[in-house]
Amino acid sequence: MHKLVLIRHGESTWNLENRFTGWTDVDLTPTGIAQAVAAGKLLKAEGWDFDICHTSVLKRATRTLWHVLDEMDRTWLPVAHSWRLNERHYGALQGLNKAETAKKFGDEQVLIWRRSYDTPPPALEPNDPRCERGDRRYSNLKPEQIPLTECLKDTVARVLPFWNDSIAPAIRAGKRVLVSAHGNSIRALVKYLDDVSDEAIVGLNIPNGIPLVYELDDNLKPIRHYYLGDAEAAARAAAAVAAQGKA
Ligand SMILES: O=C(O)[C@@H](CO)OP(=O)(O)O
Repeated sequence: MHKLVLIRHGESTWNLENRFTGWTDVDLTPTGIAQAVAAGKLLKAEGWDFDICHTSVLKRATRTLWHVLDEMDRTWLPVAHSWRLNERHYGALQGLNKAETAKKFGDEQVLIWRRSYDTPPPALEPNDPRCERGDRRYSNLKPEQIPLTECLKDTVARVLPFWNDSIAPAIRAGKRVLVSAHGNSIRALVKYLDDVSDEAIVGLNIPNGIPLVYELDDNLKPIRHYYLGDAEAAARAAAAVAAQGKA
């Protein structure tokens, strides 16, 4: 049996301000740092160890990983960054307050933009100052690979090659893998791993800073998954994420 650990970054400044974030590169809040530190302590106390770590090119996930590794005395582990683990691109909603957007467009519309499988939020214009196409960290990509918006289906399509080319081969080779990523890039992985239906994925929310363990068989099919620590606290934190998009 293989074990894979996924962790969503700790609370970010825009989580605290309840703004749509996507590819905007905001940092952790003090609470977010404390969540990452607590996750590292928990992993260490429970005897977890890793051989390789994967994260996005965004600092909230990277810094979460650093705090976890620091607590585990594993800052020397190899860390690979990929844009494919970035948060789902939130298009023209990036920067807007979620509750105010729900007041303006209704809870139902915001739920569709936040959680539907195949309806993307309105797209950014390529000349919008928020567009990431001029950002040096993406200079190895073709401009059209840098999204102007994404629905979860689009995110699954760009996360899966990374799963197939990097994460799955490492797990098959017996490596213990830790992935520090984002609410919707983790939802994309969970949708694929657990074969969650397009309808059921709408109800799935990932809490900040709580390690999510996947036990996988030899074919990398999930046997079971669970949050480390207090399961009820994890469920409450997931419900709080769901409520962020309400007026
Ligand atoms: O704003 C975002 O990028 C994500 C994660 O913080 O939010 P949501 O939970 O609304 O998809």
